Amino acid sequence: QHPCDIVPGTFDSWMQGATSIDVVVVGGGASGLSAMKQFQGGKRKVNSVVLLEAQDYLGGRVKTVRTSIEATGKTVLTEDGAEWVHGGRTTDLYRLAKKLNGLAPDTKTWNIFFNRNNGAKASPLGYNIRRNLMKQCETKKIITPYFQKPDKGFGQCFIDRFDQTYKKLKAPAAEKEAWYFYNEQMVNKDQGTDTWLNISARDALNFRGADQWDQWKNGYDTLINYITKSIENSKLKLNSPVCRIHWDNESTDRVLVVTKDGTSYLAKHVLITVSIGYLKEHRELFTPELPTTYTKLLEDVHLGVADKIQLGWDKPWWGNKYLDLTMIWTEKNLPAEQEWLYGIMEFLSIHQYPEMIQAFITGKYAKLMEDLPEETVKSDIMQLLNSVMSKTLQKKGLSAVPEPIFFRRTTWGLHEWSYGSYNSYVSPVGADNGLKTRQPLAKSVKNSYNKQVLIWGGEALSTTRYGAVDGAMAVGKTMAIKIKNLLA
Ligand SMILES: Cc1cc2nc3c(=O)[nH]c(=O)nc-3n(C[C@H](O)[C@H](O)[C@H](O)COP(=O)(O)OP(=O)(O)OC[C@H]3O[C@@H](n4cnc5c(N)ncnc54)[C@H](O)[C@@H]3O)c2cc1C
Repeated sequence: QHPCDIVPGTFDSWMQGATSIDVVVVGGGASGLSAMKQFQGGKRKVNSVVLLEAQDYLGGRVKTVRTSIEATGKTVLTEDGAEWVHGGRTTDLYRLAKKLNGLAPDTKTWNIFFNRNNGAKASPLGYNIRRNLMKQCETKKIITPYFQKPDKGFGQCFIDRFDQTYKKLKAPAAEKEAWYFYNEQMVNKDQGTDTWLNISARDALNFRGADQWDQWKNGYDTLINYITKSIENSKLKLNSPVCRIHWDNESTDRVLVVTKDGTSYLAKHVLITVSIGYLKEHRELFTPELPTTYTKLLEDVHLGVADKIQLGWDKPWWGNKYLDLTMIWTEKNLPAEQEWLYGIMEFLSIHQYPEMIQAFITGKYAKLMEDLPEETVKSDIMQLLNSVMSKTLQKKGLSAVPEPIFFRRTTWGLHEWSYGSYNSYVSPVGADNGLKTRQPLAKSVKNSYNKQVLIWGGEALSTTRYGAVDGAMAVGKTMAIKIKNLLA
């Protein structure tokens, strides 16, 4: 069941009742909103435009949550989606964040732990393997052989170099397998993938600027609110899922766009910024079906799944600083129903709160977690924390981890307007099929009148910044300029 399954009306009634318009933007995330800002600015403004957003808020995968905590009377700010201003210091996003004085100063001091899952100390030497291998596998000379046809997958580079690098680090042999697994999971965490072998080695090399950790001090929605302010309110329609797009019609060279309640528009161009996950899941959005040249491309790119599990207390029980806990799985003896926990590799304090912590979980483990009731996830994760922090609890004279006063987990894989989280990644097969950059995905679709009617937007189209907010913004801006040129 999906909200778009049933739409009142018929093709004829939608045609008759349609509002003529130059542009419809589908989706009000960072990409769609940046396009709208571009339409509203500059010398050649586009006024005949509307943005249709399925949900009741703008921002999409930028989703700041404010929760009032009864026990403390405080409101805490967490991010369900984007959290860091990645992308380097020369992007529009970074410049804007500076201009708005929106960045949180990075003055955190950390209580650092390296623990085995049973609570014993792990050797920090093994930890260095990740940075070491990342450095190697992101070096052009080293990774290039991995994407000579056939593309062997980004993970293969790590697999080939693990043994030798681990030996050089002189890390304990007893932890070797656990650090290997950690390393694999951390690559999967960055990409949102099930397996590091399904990421094209070439595509991974295209990516730029993930090594930056600035945050928004008052929430990522500072960005969304700022962009939205520059857009006329009446042009932004919330709770308006686009359910049908008739893009090649006999009677008109325009596109018929229909929302869930049967409201319709006849547009010269439609800018589609929904996630790749949504596009793959809902091909029936388009009538006629999209050209096979485009659907074939969709087969070769996937949206990763990454979720967050967040817990909070009134004060940090592990010490008085921010928590930085790296854990490795030296004992893998969980019952089948708890195997999702193997996806947890670290707990870190979040945002401005030392007493609030977060774990990422990705790929197949995230999907297992999403299928479980929230209460089960909470009790499983508490069991894990009790085990991995058992020595610290003893030292602090605590019999168990105190009951959290805040708990939240995301379910981006099941999300009916996203079907995933971040990093729309190209598979090795996709790279071999010709997706060497994201350019083919950005090729607009023409109708029988030879008009470029479907224009693609969203993070997935950025070759160097896919999966990130600044990439989504840049694509939105570029596509709006393209549409302005088409309208001129
Ligand atoms: C857990 C998580 C952590 C992340 N961390 C970071 C980070 O630290 N830094 C970073 O830069 N990026 C991060 N990202 C990625 C970043 O959030 C996204 O790349 C970016 O926000 C995508 O923007 P977008 O506009 O392309 O897509 P979206 O934000 O997905 O916007 C698409 C919009 O389309 C709407 N929509 C879908 N279907 C329809 C329909 N049929 N009709 C109308 N509307 C529809 C959706 O509701 C949505 O609002 C993270 C994402 C997640 C989920």
